[in-house]
Amino acid sequence: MEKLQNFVNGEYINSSSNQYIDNYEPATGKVYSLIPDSNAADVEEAVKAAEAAFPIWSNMSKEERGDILMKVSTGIEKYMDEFVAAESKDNGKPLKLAGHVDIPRAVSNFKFFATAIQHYASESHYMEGVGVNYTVRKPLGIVGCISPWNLPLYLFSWKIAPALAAGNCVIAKPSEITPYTAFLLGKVLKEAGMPAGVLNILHGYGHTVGDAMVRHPKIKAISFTGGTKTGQTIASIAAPMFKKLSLELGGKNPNIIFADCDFDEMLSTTVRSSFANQGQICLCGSRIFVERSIYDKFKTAFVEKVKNSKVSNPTDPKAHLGALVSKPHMEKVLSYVELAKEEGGTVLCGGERVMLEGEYKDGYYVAPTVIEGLDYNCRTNQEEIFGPVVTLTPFDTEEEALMMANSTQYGLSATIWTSNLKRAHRVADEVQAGIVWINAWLVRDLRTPFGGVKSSGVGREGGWEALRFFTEPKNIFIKQ
Ligand SMILES: NC(=O)C1=CN([C@@H]2O[C@H](COP(=O)(O)OP(=O)(O)OC[C@H]3O[C@@H](n4cnc5c(N)ncnc54)[C@H](O)[C@@H]3O)[C@@H](O)[C@H]2O)C=CC1
Ligand SMILES: O=C(O)/C=C/C=C(\O)C(=O)O
Repeated sequence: MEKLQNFVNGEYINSSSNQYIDNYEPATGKVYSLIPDSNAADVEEAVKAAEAAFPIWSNMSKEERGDILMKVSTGIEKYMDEFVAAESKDNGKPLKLAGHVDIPRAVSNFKFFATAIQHYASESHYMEGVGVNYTVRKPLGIVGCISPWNLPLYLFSWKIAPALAAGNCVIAKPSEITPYTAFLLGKVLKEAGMPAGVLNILHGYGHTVGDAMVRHPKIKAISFTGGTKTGQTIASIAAPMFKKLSLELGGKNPNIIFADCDFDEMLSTTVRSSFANQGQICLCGSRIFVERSIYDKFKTAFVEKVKNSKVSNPTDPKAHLGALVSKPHMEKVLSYVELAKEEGGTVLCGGERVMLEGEYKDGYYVAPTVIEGLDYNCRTNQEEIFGPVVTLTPFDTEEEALMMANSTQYGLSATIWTSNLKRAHRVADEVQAGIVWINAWLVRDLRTPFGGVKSSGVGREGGWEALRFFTEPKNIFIKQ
């Protein structure tokens, strides 16, 4: 069976532990490769490599760094088919989705930050008759990037690209559940001429190698995307060490639908915002609030469309939904359907595991599930499920919709459907979220601040925000 390796100091190497973790293919439920079970000694080795590389990388001009990042971007494009197939196999997502969304976005992430850094200027503040302050921004040194399993290379590169563009050396850990495309990235880095030690990729569990990264005193910042509980653990270790922290955590996003919206556009986008990537995107709108006058019309049309969504093996070009990422995750999602029933909900469609045939019979497939009749305040409507499960709740007034939308501990994103411009602005202003889409969902501009409020995180990624995070400002005053 194939054994994956870490990528340290410009070379593929084994973990010093010589232990491996099974890597499952969600579509079949079978182990298909082995991942290094890395540990603190591997982090130490990666830190040494990064320390040696830092003076070289940080002293390169931003044009030189940008050129190498651009080559990483085109390198991923060169191996597009291999990356797409690997992402789909590792994660269970439809091949089509990996090919249209995941890998192209990883290409864009490197391209975007390769060029963004060329335009990144620091501020100056002139004090009339007194002097001038100018602010320089230096890379932090060695930084840690820890990413999740839902959008593996997409989110891995979303962190690494700005960190590298800003002149840092990076120790990066993909999720142990979806390590494969991060593993493949090593060969692209070599071909792009990335100096050894600049980007080091370690595989393994969060509580071992991830924890060792967070605790390492020479890793100056941690950029993390994943569950809110993990974010809390990381913050509790890193904050007393005064590390910079960027935490992009869970969501329980409201999708607020007013009667005056463009119904057809809203309907097709709402199917996508509910079930794209099997509902495993932190931005999915899992709580759908519908103005009462169109509630029944919406319910009928939505459930019909959802029932027509095809759950199939990821290589099926007609698949709308593939497999969930792991057996424990599938069990967690299904347990929430049971909870919803106990809490008085009615399952309008889905609600069960889908059993495919042949080689896919043990895969982790769940039917897209729509539930109604729940209190906005119950656990099903308050806790992150992170799967293909949405709830429908009617509302009578804008105030009621906002009260329910804002009732969770989360505040990542929100979607509002209305043709009333004043209301759109008003609701967008009042809804507690870091990202709001009006009459749209997941339209992304990589320049915009990305992140959440409340328990959805700390800090922002994207554009200048990411470059600010990965640099330390120093203000210098010079007397006139
Ligand atoms: N982007 C998001 O909002 C995501 C949210 N989740 C939510 O979190 C729940 C749990 O999923 P998990 O796979 O367990 O996510 P997780 O938060 O445990 O994993 C994310 C990353 O953090 C690492 N990690 C875990 N514990 C760590 C620690 N103590 N120190 C350093 N790194 C650590 C993992 O190895 C992985 O690379 C999901 O059911 C979902 O609700 C999960 C993935 C992404
Ligand atoms: O940057 C994006 O476009 C999407 C990011 C999504 C996540 O962070 C997530 O699902 O965890």
